Amino acid sequence: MVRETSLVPSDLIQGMFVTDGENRREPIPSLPGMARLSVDLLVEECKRIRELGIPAIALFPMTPQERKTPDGSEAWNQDNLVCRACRALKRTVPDLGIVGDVALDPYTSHGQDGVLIDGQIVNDLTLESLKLQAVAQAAAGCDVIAPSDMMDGRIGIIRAALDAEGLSQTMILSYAAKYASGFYGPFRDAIGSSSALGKADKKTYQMDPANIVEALRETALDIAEGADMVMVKPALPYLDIIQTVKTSFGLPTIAYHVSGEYAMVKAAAERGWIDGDAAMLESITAIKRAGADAIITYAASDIARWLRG
Ligand SMILES: NCC(=O)CCC(=O)O
Ligand SMILES: [Mg+2]
Repeated sequence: MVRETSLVPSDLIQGMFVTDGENRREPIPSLPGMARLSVDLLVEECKRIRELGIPAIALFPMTPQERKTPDGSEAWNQDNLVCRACRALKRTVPDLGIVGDVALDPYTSHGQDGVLIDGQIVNDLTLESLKLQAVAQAAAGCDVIAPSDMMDGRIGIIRAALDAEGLSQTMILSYAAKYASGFYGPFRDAIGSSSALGKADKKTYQMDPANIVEALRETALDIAEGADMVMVKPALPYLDIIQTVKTSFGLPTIAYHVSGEYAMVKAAAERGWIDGDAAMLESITAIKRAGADAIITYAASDIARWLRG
C-alpha cells in the first residue's frame, strides 16, 4: 500500500542479439540465459516479448568475422543483419519498438567504436560513418536511433541527416553518459569484439567513472543537439548519475543495466551464493527508484514474467 516504486513490464526494454543463418540459437556462455538468435527465431521471441507487455527491444548484431573491416562499413549496409532483422520485425510485430544501436564496434576489425588512424580515434571522421549507419537503420524500421559511440557532436549530425532523409519521426536516444566501464565484458563476447579489442580500452571517448559534473555537461550537449531521450550506462554503479540527470533535465531518462551487471547476478546465483531472481528484481527496482523512466536489461522478459506472477 505504501510502496513508492512499482515496476511494470512497460518499464523494460529487452536487450537482444541477432546472428546470421536460419533456425540458429547460439547460447552466450558469459550471459547465462541469453543467446544470439537468427532473424527467424528473433521474430518468434519478439512476439512473446510483446505479449509480456514489454514495449521495445534493443538490438545488437554478431557481425560475421569476414564482414568486419577497419572502417566498419558493414554498419551502413542496408542489408546488414540489423536492417534485415528490423524489416522482418516490422512486418510481423509492428507495435514492438526497436531501439537501434549506432556505433561501429560490432563492425570494426579492431573493436573500437570509431575510425582508428595511427592508434587514435578520429572523432569527426567517425561522424560521417555514424550518420550513414543511423539513416540505414531508421530506413529499415528502427523507431529509436541510439548512438552509443560517445563521439562528440553526433546527435546534431544524426538528427540533421534523419530529417534530410524524411525520417523526422525517428527518435534519438543518446547514450549521453556512458562510462568506460569494466562491466561490458560479456557484451563484447556476445558481439564478438572482445578478441579484436584485446587489451585496448575506450577511455578517450567513454567517461571516467569518477566524474559526475562531466555527465551533466555531456547530457546537456546532447539535449541541445536534439536528443529526445538520454541514457546513463551502466546503471547500478551509477544510480547517483541517473538521479541527477533525471532531476536536472527532466527528459525521459533511460538506464542500461549492462551485461556485467546481469552476468554477476547470474554467476553468483549459479554458485548458490545469492537468490538470483530476487537480486535481479531488486537491481531493476533500484534503478527505477533512482529515476530511470525505462531500463534496458537482458532480464526484461524474465522480470515481466515474474511481475505477472
Ligand atoms: N552499445 C551497447 C553496449 O555497449 C552494451 C554494453 C553491455 O551490455 O555490457
Ligand atoms: Mg557526449
